[in-house]
Amino acid sequence: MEFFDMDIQPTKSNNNSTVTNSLRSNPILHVECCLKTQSTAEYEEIQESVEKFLREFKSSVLCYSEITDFYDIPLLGEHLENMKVAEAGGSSDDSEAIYILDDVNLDIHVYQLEEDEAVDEFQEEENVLAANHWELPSRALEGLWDNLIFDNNVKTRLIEYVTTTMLFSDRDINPNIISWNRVVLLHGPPGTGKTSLCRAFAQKLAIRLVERYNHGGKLLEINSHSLFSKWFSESGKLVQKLFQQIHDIIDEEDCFVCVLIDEIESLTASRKSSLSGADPSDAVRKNVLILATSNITEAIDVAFIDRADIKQYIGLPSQKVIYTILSSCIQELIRVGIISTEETLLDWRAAELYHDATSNNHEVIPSMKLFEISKKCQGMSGRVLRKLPFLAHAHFLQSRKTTKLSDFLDALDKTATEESSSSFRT
Ligand SMILES: Nc1ncnc2c1ncn2[C@@H]1O[C@H](COP(=O)(O)OP(=O)(O)OP(=O)(O)O)[C@@H](O)[C@H]1O
Repeated sequence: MEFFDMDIQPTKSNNNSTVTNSLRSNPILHVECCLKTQSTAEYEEIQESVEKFLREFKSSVLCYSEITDFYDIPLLGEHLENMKVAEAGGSSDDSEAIYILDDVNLDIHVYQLEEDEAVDEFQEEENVLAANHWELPSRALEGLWDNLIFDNNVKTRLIEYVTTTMLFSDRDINPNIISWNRVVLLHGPPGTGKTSLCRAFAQKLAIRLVERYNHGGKLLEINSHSLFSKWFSESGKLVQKLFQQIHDIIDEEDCFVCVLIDEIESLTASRKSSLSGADPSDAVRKNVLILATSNITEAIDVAFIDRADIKQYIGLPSQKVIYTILSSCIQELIRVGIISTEETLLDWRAAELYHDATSNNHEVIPSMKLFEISKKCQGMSGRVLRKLPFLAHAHFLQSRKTTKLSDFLDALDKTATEESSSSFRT
């Protein structure tokens, strides 16, 4: 078997980022290794073998890339489902960096996915779906983190937040001197990926914290909309019961728990009338992180906003993000054979450089066509963008099982024009 230093497949979010990489070095590089479901291998044994493999056969790796040439190593080939290079600790934007392995410390995270879907938690008497609950890391959430694309370093910032939280807890910092609440609030327009980011973050943490918590991780997703709809906002009892359940889960096991409260505004607005003594942040213990989302920050209880350590605005995607999201959708259609093409799309940075350096022939080059479409899509949310390729096919290409890239881009362009003139687009 031959090993190539740079034989790495970019993951979905960074498909074409090979030309414009910069060389950097960094102290800690995270590598995530997913064990096959049936594997009973010891995590430490796999960690050692992965480290040995990387150090022996590679001199450098690309951040956010998948390593695929480990299958011939007996232990790894038998037990590993995949191996990914994730971000480097302490780096603010490393999406296209190459790391020299001699210059980094490797932090190898071995994990196994839970196959079960989310379990619904009903409030019996009222028969309302009050929460659902995932065992982490979950198969259903695999890949979500990589497919969420943001302009600023939101994802890195979240990871750094938890790293600091862990360090401060480990060092037993006196909370009366320095305080932090383990509460994160993501707010912004609908459909911009807030809920998905919370779920993906919980999954990420479960992978990273595998060695700290014997019973793994859980994500408890509270359906505040159904709980606090007009009718239920009368019922403080229901809320009390739900938070009692959260306390029970947190108390009973040595596990890491993320509590996701979507649309926190409905909760905090009714807090005064119905929640006496059952503030969600009461649930905050050492092993708990509260992740809250909101579409309208103004309506949120000021006391809650004050408690959030991170208040992160998630806005509508920029042209760069739009281009990257649409490009990832096109890659997926190429993967399944609906688009047939020999051409490759440039990554954003290369597309932007090309666009600025040339002034004609833009329409015939796929990346330039996509560049123009992404300009047209400004103002649309990530949710709308991820639907556009489907609508393009349904409206303009429905009879075709396979289509040329240029035809697909024409259809996408028409769909973008239609959507951008529609008033119902979030
Ligand atoms: N920045 C993004 N990158 C990739 N996909 C995105 C992005 N933003 C939204 N999406 C996609 O849009 C869909 C909706 O996202 P999500 O429900 O997380 O948004 P939200 O902000 O929580 O919306 P709401 O406030 O309406 O609940 C998801 O399938 C997600 O994959």
